[in-house]
Amino acid sequence: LVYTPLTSPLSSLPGPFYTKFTSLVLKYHELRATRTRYIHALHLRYGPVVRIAPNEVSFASREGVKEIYCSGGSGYDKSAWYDLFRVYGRRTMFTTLNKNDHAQRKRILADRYANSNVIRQPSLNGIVERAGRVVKRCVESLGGSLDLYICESRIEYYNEHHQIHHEGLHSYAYDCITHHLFHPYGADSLRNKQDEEIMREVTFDDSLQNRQLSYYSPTLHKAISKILYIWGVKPRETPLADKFVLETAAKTDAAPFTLLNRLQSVLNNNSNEDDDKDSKLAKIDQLDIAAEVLDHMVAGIDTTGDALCFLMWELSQPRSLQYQIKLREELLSFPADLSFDKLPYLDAVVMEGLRCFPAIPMSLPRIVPRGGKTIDGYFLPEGTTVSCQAHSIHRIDREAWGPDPDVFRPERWLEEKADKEGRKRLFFAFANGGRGCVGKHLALAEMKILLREVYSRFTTIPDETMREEDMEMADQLISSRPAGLKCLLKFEPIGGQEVVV
Ligand code: HEM
Repeated sequence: LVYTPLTSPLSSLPGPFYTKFTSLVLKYHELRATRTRYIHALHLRYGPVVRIAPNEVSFASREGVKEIYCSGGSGYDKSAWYDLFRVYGRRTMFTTLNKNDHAQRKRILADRYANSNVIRQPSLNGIVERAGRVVKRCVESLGGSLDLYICESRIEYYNEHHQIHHEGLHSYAYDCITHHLFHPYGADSLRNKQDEEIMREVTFDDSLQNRQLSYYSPTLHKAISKILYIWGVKPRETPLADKFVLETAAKTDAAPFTLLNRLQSVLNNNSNEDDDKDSKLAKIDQLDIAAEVLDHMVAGIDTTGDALCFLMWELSQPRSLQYQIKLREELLSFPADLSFDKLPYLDAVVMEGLRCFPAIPMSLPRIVPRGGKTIDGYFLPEGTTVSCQAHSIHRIDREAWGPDPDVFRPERWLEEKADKEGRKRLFFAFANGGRGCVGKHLALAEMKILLREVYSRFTTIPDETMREEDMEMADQLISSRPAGLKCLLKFEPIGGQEVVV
């Protein structure tokens, strides 16, 4: 935790004085779930390159993103921090540190997430059906409020004036991702209590401090783990989800568009894809399949669920009513059967939502390779931890984002082509390069279809009991969630009409 500053080639980098000696301040913010905001404050003060710990540097520039995440295709290797996410003791695509091993795994499964596969009818119909179930939940909540986030306990509470119904978005994301992974064995947590239990188990994670400690000090963690448990600082346990995934991953007859179908054919070496050398060479077993699909299942719930939750919250604010109206006008002016990805204002709303509230706003750490590298004008020795965080990449560069980077304004994605292109190049919600989000097209389809189904039927406004602080960003291990662990909205049918589901 304490370092000698004299020998470090990083001493000339901008940053607070204490970062030359210690990483304690950074770790304090990690444990308090405020790392992302702390680093952003340092960028605002010191500029796009800032030293955040003796051996760690954060970049908030296009040059930083290009070099760290895109050089040579997929950028630098991941840091050992990703070991925290290993599943069943196996390395998945996400937790593979080395880029060559990663590329091999990615080649065998990326096609299941290609846009062409996502927008095929059997895959897309599943999303549309599930969005219809969320609309039903909205209808059921009329006269009361709907909590779009998940509560620790889902016991519904009522008073005589007000009913609070629970949830739609994380269940929606869970049902959609399991459809894409396992159909016909996907979950139906929007209607089925047992499935909903599993969804909540994997979504509601309070193991941040426990996992940070186990990473930074395994010995101390081991020594005090029993005391920590009594204080409620617990490891993550997901027995229901494990059972579901281990059983489902063994099915050999999942639909052709699913990831499970692809992995099973690789396991049995009977892939039909032409010239499929990678799958013939790949050595995976049944536990690798279970680990990979569990990873994708978890990656697809909080991300899409939280991104939608923050975006719908913002759209519901009086300051954003104008955007809600424009969105509705667009949705109602196009034929209902027009593809969800042909609607420019909907696209702008989603892009702006992901810019302002990226579900993974925090640093994605990578390691400077052998021989060291010069990034954004600074030489960094091999082994230095470097990263960018979407929260800052989406705000610091005022030339790209304009004078109002903190303001939600979908129009910025419809401005002059050159500006829009520049912004798209900086957009980092799904990261960038060969290790960027493989589920991006699926996530965008889920978000756009849900927003289309909801905002062509309802106006949304915040419940009076909600406070701004409830929706402040609170870091988790990799994603962020609303600090108040709730997001209560009211749904009002457009023009007071009866809602057709
Ligand atoms: C709005 C929704 C989503 C956002 C904002 C998002 C964001 C990201 C980001 C930033 C990364 C890079 C992480 C890193 O480098 O540490 C990532 C990776 C990944 N995402 Fe997503 N994601 C979303 C939805 C999904 C969905 C629906 C899936 C479904 C499978 C998914 C699966 C993955 C996987 C497997 C990786 C690892 C990719 C690799 O290492 O090659 N994500 N995502």
